[in-house]
Amino acid sequence: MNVVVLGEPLVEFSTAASLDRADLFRLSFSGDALNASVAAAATGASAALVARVGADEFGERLVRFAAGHGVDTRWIVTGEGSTGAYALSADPTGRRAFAYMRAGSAASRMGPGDVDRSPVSTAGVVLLSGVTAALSPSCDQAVRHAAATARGKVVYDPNFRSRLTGPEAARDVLKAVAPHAALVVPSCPGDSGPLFGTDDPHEVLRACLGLGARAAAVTMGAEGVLLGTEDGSVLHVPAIPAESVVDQTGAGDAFAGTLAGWLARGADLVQAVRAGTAAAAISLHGQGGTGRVATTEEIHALIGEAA
Ligand SMILES: O=C(O)C(=O)C[C@H](O)[C@H](O)CO
Repeated sequence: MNVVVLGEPLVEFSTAASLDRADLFRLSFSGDALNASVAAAATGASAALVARVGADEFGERLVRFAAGHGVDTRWIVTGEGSTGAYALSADPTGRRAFAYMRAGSAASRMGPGDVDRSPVSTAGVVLLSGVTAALSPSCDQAVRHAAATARGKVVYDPNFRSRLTGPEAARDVLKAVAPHAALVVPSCPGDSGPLFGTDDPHEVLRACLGLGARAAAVTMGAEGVLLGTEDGSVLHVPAIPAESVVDQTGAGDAFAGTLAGWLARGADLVQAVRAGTAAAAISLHGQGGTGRVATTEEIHALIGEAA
């Protein structure tokens, strides 16, 4: 029942004010891979993060933060380059702005060797993302290599970031990974326009399956998730309304990490997606990517199953 996530954990400086005016930031730790691995660990699955941090104070704190959330940090290597960081401005209206400080970071120097030194090939579920592939050519190779060598279920979150990559390169990674993927989790809108040229979730679903993914869960924010499998079945899973929204950052990662954890623990795809929607709703209550992590009890309570 184990999940392995590959990617860059980031130091996070967050504020509700605009980045060009804020002078007080909350320090925490985030990055799509860390957010997802924390969410996966919270499900009770064993969850490892394969990453690199720099030999600096923030790298050490970041590893302690991940371990404190139950993440297996044995494959977070301290290497050359700085620990990646970003500043985040987000408010309840959904407005978000990022400023990255990650070019040449320790994690951007990862490559296929990091995958070979990790438990990717034997993991029950391997969670990969387009953010990781977009960090550098060697990270792009690492993602493709991980998808090809994983013997468990590969879950791929395209997580398109125009500040890191372009549509063509992102599509290229998706095409390479999809044939190995048990599940692709594109957001619509978000990933859909740049990657598929449409914001119609049914078209996005068909496109993912057409690329060879065995299933796709198209996430549509408050509209829920459109889940389709290669056998032609399509199911709409409604979103769980959030009581209040502080910050949407990391909701998609909570969804992906939680569903990966549930899959690793033997849940079927529909149960795993339902659990993911609950975790995403709860994550909206916290500031930053890891400000609020759903417990399994909370997830069970929201999806109406006995804990
Ligand atoms: O955008 C990124 O690369 C990040 O990983 C920063 C945030 O934590 C992430 O976007 C949340 O999904």
